[in-house]
Amino acid sequence: MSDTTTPPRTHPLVEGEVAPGCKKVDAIVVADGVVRQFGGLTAVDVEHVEIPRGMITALIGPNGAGKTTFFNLLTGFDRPNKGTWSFEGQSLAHVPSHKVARRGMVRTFQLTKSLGRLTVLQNMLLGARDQRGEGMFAALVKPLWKAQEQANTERADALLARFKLDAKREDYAASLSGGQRKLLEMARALMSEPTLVMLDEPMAGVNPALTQSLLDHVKGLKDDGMTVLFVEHDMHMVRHISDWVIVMAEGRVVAEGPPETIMQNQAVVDAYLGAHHDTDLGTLTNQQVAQIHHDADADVDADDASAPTTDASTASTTDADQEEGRR
Ligand SMILES: Nc1ncnc2c1ncn2[C@@H]1O[C@H](COP(=O)(O)OP(=O)(O)OP(=O)(O)O)[C@@H](O)[C@H]1O
Repeated sequence: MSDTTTPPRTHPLVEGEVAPGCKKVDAIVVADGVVRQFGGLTAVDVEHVEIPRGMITALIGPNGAGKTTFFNLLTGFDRPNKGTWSFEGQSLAHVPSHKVARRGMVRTFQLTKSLGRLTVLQNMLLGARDQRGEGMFAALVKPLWKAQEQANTERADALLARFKLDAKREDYAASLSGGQRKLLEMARALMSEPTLVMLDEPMAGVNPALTQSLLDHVKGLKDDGMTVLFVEHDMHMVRHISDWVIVMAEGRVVAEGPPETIMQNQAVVDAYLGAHHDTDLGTLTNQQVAQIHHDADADVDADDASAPTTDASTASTTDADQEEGRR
């Protein structure tokens, strides 16, 4: 039986055939055999994955698929049971998070309570790298850290202007709306002049009125030559700004490809979206995505793939965001 919906098997970003774990023409991150277990649970079991340089890659999958854990491992915030990975051709296994950031790989963090008690500018300065005043000797030599403090403040101010947060410079970060917090997280990550920016759910808690501006800022990172890897449940964002999509389920990479192909993949469409094409990706259960893997292996007829029922899951917006949307 001929299948007219079969996606192309090649892609300019890929060497050879497009398939889970495929080799990229120019990879900035390469991970091999990365396993992380919590007790009896295997949260991450990535055999091989490569992130294309200079592109925007979305890492998607149902709740509990292992996306955040994989982020934590790559950036040195967690240790795997086994596995190796490299960034710009250099191994990053066993490298602590602050050194990972110095090498140019940064990730955003949700604005925690304690960071909320700092001003927007103070948050930005925390993101600067190689702060000379932190060394014991340098701390005693005022001109050394004074010049750097000034350079960092100038960089922070330029970034705050770019992200339209300059008017909030002296405000407590806790007073920002959900959307502004996301912008601050992104701006803070840029303080260390990274090559690869990893965004953890950049759309979570953001008022729909602000999503376009956020998308534009993420695209701006790519325009400036950075590579972006983001975890996201928001289908709109995945569809509209990513060059490449990697699908995880039960800790493994089960599919990857350009967004248009991933969205057309009948098994993925059935499993993720069912009849409701605007359904949040996070509503898929692990079993349903595991089915994608199984179906792809078995090459079953698309008719056999049954559309799943979905759990209700709605993104929340903060009070500040509602307020901002009204302004
Ligand atoms: N510190 C931990 N201790 C025990 N189990 C953990 C820990 N961190 C994560 N897990 C488990 O590992 C699995 C993967 O979790 P993870 O948060 O990485 O998934 P995710 O894909 O990011 O999910 P979500 O989309 O909901 O954020 C889950 O079953 C989770 O409960």
